[in-house]
Amino acid sequence: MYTETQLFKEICSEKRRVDTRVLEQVITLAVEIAREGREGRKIGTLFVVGDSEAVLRSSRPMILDPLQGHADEKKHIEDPNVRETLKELAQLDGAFVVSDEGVVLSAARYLDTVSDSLELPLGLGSRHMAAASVSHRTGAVSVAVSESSMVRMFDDGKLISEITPELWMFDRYSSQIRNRPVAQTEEGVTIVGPAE
Ligand SMILES: Nc1ncnc2c1ncn2[C@@H]1O[C@H](COP(=O)(O)OP(=O)(O)OP(=O)(O)O)[C@@H](O)[C@H]1O
Repeated sequence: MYTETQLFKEICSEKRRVDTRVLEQVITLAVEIAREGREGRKIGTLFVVGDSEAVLRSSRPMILDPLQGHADEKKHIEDPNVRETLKELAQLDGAFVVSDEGVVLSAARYLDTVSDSLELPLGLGSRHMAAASVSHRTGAVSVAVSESSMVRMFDDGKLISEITPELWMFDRYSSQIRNRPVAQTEEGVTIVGPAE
């Protein structure tokens, strides 16, 4: 039987350019946001992890940044208060920028997007295009939560994993899930889905 940690290891089996522990924290938060939504409705959001100087250079604030002016030690992704705050701020348009040290530097960023060299599956919109583009132009990895609840990770301009949140959380909700999730890799994309 898989555990969340084993699933995560499968997703990150290839060496990514960002800190694995920070990435795990971000993916877990993304899955929680996808599952829980906010105030009774589904929400989508975007996390960009690592190479934060380059990411900040190639993005703009969409509103006055709610995270600005707070000390870095108060903005760590592992802090439960920060995670709760991010769930609230995820309702805003734009992306969160997370440093390789796990500090959430900025919220509601509009990412410069260049789509011409990207090869993405059809059906993904501008949030996913921005996620792929920033991972192509910088050393960051991005994690997008779709309003349709799917969580997708992009590295080097490519979709590298697709997670169904209900299945990721099976450890905590195992009594409600008949099919144990497995991670399978198809054409370079690791898909966390039900076992056949
Ligand atoms: N360049 C960008 N940088 C940051 N955020 C963006 C960018 N483009 C779009 N978004 C965010 O994505 C949101 C949804 O846009 P859109 O519906 O086109 O994307 P999508 O990929 O279809 O996402 P979803 O699957 O959640 O609908 C926007 O409201 C905005 O918050």
